[in-house]
Amino acid sequence: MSRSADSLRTVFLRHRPRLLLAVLLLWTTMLAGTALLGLSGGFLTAAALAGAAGLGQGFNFFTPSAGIRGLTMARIASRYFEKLVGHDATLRIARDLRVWFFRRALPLAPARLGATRTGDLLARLLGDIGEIDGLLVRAIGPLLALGALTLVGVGSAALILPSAAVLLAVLALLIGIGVPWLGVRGHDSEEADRAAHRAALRTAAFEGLEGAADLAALNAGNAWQLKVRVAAKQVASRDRRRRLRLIAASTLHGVLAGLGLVAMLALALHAAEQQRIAPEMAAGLVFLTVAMIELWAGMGLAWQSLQSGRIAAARLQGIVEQAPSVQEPVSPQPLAPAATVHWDDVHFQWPGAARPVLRGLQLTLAPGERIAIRGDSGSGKTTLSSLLLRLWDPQQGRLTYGGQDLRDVAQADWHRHLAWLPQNAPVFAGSVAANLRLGDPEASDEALWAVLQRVRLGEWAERNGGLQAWVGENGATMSAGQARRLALARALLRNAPILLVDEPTEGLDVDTARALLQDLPALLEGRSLLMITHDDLPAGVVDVQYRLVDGVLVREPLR
Ligand SMILES: Nc1ncnc2c1ncn2[C@@H]1O[C@H](COP(=O)(O)OP(=O)(O)OP(=O)(O)O)[C@@H](O)[C@H]1O
Repeated sequence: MSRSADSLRTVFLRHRPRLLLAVLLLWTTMLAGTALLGLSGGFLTAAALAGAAGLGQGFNFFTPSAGIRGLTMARIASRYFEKLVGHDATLRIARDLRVWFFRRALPLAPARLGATRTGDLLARLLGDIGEIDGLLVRAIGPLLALGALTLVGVGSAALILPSAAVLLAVLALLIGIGVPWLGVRGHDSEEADRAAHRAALRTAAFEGLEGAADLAALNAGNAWQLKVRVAAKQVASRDRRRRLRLIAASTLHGVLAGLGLVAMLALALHAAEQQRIAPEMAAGLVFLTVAMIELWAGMGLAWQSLQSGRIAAARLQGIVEQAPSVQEPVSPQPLAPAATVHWDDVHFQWPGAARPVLRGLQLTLAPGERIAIRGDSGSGKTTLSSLLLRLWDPQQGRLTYGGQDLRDVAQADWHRHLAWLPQNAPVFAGSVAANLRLGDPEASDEALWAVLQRVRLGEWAERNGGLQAWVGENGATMSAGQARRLALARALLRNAPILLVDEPTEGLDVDTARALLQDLPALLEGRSLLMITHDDLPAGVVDVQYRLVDGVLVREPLR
């Protein structure tokens, strides 16, 4: 799908019929309410006048009261359906917005999304999407319905008394547009600042909870709480400023509304006095003005919601509109099932870095071959694996698979050839089976048991409730070695010809690490292995070992 065809706007446009219906129903509800007030006012005035003049007998009581009953029923029905349709549309938009965000953001992970803090991403996903998904009921619906209703109101007033229509139009401009506009004008940067502080609060809270154990160990919990409190205060002060703006706008609205109503009263009474309009029509005009003023009171909030929605949309676009770190080829080439990977004179420099990490690196990984890459911290081992995962392309040189440049291959196709056990591979809160099926969603229970036996977790799983055994957050109910084995089992289930493992023994004790490394060759079953490690490897784990020094690989003797 092209980017323009998948913009935020299209998420709303996809629900156009429902949106229009919701606006129409809202408009009907407002119209019925306004007409009800105008008709009741006119009717009561006419009844009072007829009574005073002793004309009660001939007074037409039934037509207006039938109209009032009809309008009341119409208002109840349209309000019911307006809520039904409006909330239905809102929930559909809320769903589609999240899907839209994930669909656009996930291809940017991890290369681009990695640059944004998780808490900030979470804030955008929750706070910003929340600002946008309610736009229909909070802003778009009321603004459109009020705009249309104002036209009808002014048109109706024109039929009764043209000068009253002019006054109503002026009030609409002043109260309906001018006052709410004053409330939001020039406050875009304040709104953006408010959104940024809300994100900062979520980020601080999220990161503190994530690192709660470390904070407790370092006795830094109080400092973190202070940071969260400061962030919360900053959000509160911005929320207060926003409320104050709304209150100021409401006050101005009230003053102008009072003046406008007095002006309309004077105008209508004067016209009735001069017998240019009937007295009940004069009352109708005044009540119409009351109803319109009351409805315009919602404009301030609607404008503010529209403004925060716009800013939230820009924040979401800021994430999803980042250029992907690699380009998909226009006509992707097919890949051989198992072939040799070749890093051919690869140069790579991270964006913004002063110096290149890889400088003319050469490496060949043949089918079934096992290679270890060692090197000092920061020498570029993970960078080398990022290029194999094609999260980035080299600025010079190329990576090939069976002679095919990886730039000419669809990324998804290439990823099917890779199984990856990243550094500190996560174990997700859930069952053993759910964790394993991330590797192969179609895997049968038998296949899961087989892979558990192969990584020596079979007994542990049997003792702990089988495939449905619950593993806590980050594998909290498992030892570090078991968690790593579970992640390895997940990678093996992918059944890809190349297994890339990054520091598989990081954080494990010496015996556990050695046992895992010694088990690895047998688990490969013919796959190629590229292992990034700091360890001195036991004999027989790999065929070749290199050290990454100054951006190139130097072969090292095996033990
Ligand atoms: N996403 C990134 N953006 C910018 N620079 C990066 C990024 N990732 C790594 N680098 C830089 O590239 C260099 C190599 O980092 P890399 O992670 O590849 O080293 P490493 O050998 O895997 O280190 P370690 O053994 O500590 O994991 C470092 O100087 C690092 O700061």
